Amino acid sequence: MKIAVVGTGYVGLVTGTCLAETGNTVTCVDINEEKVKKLQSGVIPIYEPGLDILFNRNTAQGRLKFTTSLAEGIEEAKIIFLALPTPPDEDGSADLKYILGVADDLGKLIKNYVVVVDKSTVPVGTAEMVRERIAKNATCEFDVVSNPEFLREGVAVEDFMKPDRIVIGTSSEKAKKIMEQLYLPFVRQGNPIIFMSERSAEMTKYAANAFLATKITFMNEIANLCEKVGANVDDIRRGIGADSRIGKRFLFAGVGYGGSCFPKDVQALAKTAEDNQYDFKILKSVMAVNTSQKTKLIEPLKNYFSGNLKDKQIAVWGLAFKPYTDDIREAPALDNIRILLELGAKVRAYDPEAMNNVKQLLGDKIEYAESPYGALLNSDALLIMTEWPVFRTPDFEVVASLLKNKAIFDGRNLYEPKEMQEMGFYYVSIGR
Ligand SMILES: NC(=O)c1ccc[n+]([C@@H]2O[C@H](COP(=O)([O-])OP(=O)(O)OC[C@H]3O[C@@H](n4cnc5c(N)ncnc54)[C@H](O)[C@@H]3O)[C@@H](O)[C@H]2O)c1
Ligand SMILES: O=c1ccn([C@@H]2O[C@H](COP(=O)(O)OP(=O)(O)O[C@H]3O[C@H](CO)[C@@H](O)[C@H](O)[C@H]3O)[C@@H](O)[C@H]2O)c(=O)[nH]1
Repeated sequence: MKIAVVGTGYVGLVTGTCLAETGNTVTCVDINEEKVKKLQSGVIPIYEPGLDILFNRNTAQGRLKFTTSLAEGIEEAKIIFLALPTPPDEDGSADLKYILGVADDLGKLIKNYVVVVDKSTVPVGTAEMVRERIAKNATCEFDVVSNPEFLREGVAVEDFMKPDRIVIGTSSEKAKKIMEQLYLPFVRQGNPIIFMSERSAEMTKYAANAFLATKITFMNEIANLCEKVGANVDDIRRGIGADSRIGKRFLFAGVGYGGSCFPKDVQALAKTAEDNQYDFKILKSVMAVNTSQKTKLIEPLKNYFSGNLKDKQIAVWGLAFKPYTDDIREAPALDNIRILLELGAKVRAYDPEAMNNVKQLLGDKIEYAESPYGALLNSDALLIMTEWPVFRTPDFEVVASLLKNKAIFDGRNLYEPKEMQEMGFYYVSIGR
């Protein structure tokens, strides 16, 4: 099938590549000329494990192409995916200007029946708005379908190729058949398609992200209480995770959730509730708890240095919002670094993939090390923000010899408190 993907960011690139892998001919469109040039010359602009193999295979076989021209990209396409940004507007709602702008253009360009698919995370009612905007200019039939994406960065290829489920919102039988055919290779591997209305599909995406953000936040609150009552959140996680009704995943306490999705989507769902005169109390608490959780270790760090961090050098391990990505959007590390700098401290950081992105943002406001141990040189204490595997089993003798103080503030619970104590470290983690 001939497919167009408009927006070649994280989701567009993974969607386009994976759909080419299942035998479709895909053209990805992006207005960012530099990005398209890179992609055309075989350079993938994001770090995503495993994507390169599929990308190289499908570009070499001519099934995956890139262009800046919307008209060229959608030519003869049977399906047009919209994988465009939906960043928070000033009031927290999802900004639909990219999606609706492209919908206006599509109306003028489509010549034959086509299915337009919202892959972006969009508020309830967006499919109807997209339909109206296309219809204003269109001279042929078309359908608009909601097909939210559930992939996680770092395991995006696996999530796309082996999804827990594919959600398709449509009221059109014709579009339903086309989408079913597109996803047949996935269905044959046992991945279910769940059909529903456009509105329900849009809501499903927000409900999934808000639920997971709530699950994490609940564990962060349990962790905070554990600290007060002398319990260990790791034990609680194992204890409740063994109950299949609760499940083992997304129960890790830490320095809050970040990334390009949970923060903005929880906020957008709260705004939808507000716009519909519904007081969504849990979401408000989730946002408030997460904000304070992100910089929770600053207080104990300050206390360790008797309330004064001026001229102290803090080593920071991990800048990405989670491991296996170079994405720093809403990363807890950035909030902590901002406060440390405000308090007069110096920061020396290391991250396996995200340092270039941080350099673009912070420049020489902080120092960048070439290795985890390099970050410890002349540092007064270590702050851990991301659970990259390289941080999990360091040589603690080397750590102790490089740090000026044997003090570690661990936002990801990487080490055993008892062992750290036995080795003579001052060790603060979350909920233990
Ligand atoms: N990143 C994720 O893990 C993830 C997962 C599931 C869903 N989503 C949702 O998918 C959507 C896209 O997210 P993303 O992370 O891929 O965004 P992104 O910001 O990485 O990429 C968006 C791309 O769209 C391009 N673009 C902007 N306007 C354009 C236009 N008029 N024509 C063509 N291209 C245009 C940009 O240049 C950019 O390359 C969002 O709604 C997001 O919430 C993201
Ligand atoms: O037990 C956990 C699990 C995750 N996190 C944090 O939660 C955030 C989000 O993690 P994750 O969900 O793995 O990353 P994303 O790539 O942002 O993926 C989420 O957001 C995407 C965009 O909507 C969805 O498609 C995915 O299904 C959804 O998991 C990160 O800061 C993690 O550190 C925790 O603190 N504890």
